[in-house]
Amino acid sequence: MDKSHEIDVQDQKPVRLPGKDGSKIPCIWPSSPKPGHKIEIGKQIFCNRSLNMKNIVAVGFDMDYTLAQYKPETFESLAYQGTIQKLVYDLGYPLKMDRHKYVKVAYHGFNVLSKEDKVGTYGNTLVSNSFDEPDYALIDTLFSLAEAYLFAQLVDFKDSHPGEIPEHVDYAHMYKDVRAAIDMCHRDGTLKQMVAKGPKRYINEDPSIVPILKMLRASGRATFLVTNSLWDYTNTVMNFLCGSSVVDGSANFGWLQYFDVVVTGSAKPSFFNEENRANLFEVELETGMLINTDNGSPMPQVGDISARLLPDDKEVCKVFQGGSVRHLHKLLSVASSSQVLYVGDHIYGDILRSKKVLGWRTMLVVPELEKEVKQLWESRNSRKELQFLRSERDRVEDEIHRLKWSLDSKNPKDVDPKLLSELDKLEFERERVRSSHQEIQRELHQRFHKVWGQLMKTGYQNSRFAHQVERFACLYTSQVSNLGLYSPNKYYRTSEDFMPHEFNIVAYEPREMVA
Ligand SMILES: Nc1nc2c(ncn2[C@@H]2O[C@H](COP(=O)(O)O)[C@@H](O)[C@H]2O)c(=O)[nH]1
Ligand SMILES: [Mg+2]
Repeated sequence: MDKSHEIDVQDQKPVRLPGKDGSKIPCIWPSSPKPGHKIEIGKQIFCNRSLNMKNIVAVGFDMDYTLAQYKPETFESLAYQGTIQKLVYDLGYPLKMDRHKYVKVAYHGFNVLSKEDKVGTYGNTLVSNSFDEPDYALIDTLFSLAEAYLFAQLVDFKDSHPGEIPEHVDYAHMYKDVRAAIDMCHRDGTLKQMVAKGPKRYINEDPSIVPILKMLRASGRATFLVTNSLWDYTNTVMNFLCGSSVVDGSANFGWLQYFDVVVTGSAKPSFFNEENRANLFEVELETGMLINTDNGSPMPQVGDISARLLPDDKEVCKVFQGGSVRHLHKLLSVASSSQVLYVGDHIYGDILRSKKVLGWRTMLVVPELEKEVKQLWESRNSRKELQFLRSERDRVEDEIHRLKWSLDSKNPKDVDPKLLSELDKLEFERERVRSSHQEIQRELHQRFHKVWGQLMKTGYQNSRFAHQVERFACLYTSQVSNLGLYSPNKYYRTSEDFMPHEFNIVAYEPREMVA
């Protein structure tokens, strides 16, 4: 890839900090910036809604698939294997199953649906269908990879082995079984115990997390963690990420120094509902025992209980379980929701609800984005060619309509044969343009992902996921560590909006240059 797609960032110059083991730590914003540094396109932070970091007083993080980037090839295969075990041994399945419902790309098992079947099943674009639960499953987190793949396999299996799955077990039934089995894998330790035994095998190490947390705190922001994982697992994962692993079998809580408040077992997205009256418990770190609190403040414990009453010490990060955003705002002394920036990976659970219901500022982590924008850059000529072909198609179609109109208004006897031959040529040209467009579009789609194409596009329109990202994520980027490439006081500004009448004038290069 050439360098011209990197952006000039006039006011920053990241430095490399030495890691504990002498290794280099990725770029982190320095205290004395020099101009001229360029941020690689795959690591940039993209802005849908302007956000001035100077107005942010607290920056919060989700843990799983945000701070902790799991390795899908090992972690999701653990979920896949665990789910098969449960389907086979607990539910008596002979083997292993998708249910995706894009109107433009649809599969039944591993077979692509014909256009007719697709319209028959999902309707055409004119038929309003919310494609929401419970009739559809939303595959919008990497945690769903295993279940989507298993469901596709089971659909294939049912179709190709009639009789081996009982009649009454239809596709919907199979999906419910897969969902239940995968849910159990997350709850009964199948996954978490394996991760705890060898986190390195399942989670990417990220030496920039600690410097980023330090940088945010040094810039005067409070930092917090809100995760649906429970304390024992959170402690294991955060120890691994912050490089302070367990010593002599005893837990190490050193990583807590980088946070002001930690909430585990938060039950997002309902955590974001201000009406939520869930109790907030303090977690005793050594035992994981839950202690009642009075809305986060220590409460005298009645009777002979072994839990230690933790002092109300503002200097020590406290760990809580449950509660709701009301508690969190109080603990962080946040006056207004718009002063909080929350970084998460789940468009619904982390981003949509916290933005829509609460008005938090949001940043979505989309790991696929790094490869996707690089691919986009490399495919820019194909994109321009497609734009050119679409405008050519319009031009030729207009010519055909003009000619047909003029032919229709004439007496057939008086028609000039040259006009008929011109019409033939134009129709031939339209077909040529149409098939070139289709071929380049297909090839472009497959360059991103053989089946699903570009994450943020369906054909040449934004995908449903992209639509949600645009509406609810103020910022989005490929990984949390990209925050370290920008000033903690950065003013993220959105790019200009374009209406269709402005595109050909200011958004794209003129047609003759594209061709
Ligand atoms: N019971 C289930 N738990 C699940 C499922 N998919 C993911 N998870 C767990 O949620 C948290 C996510 O934590 P966060 O830091 O992103 O808030 C993590 O512990 C996962 O194991 C599921 O299908 N069922
Ligand atoms: Mg998460």
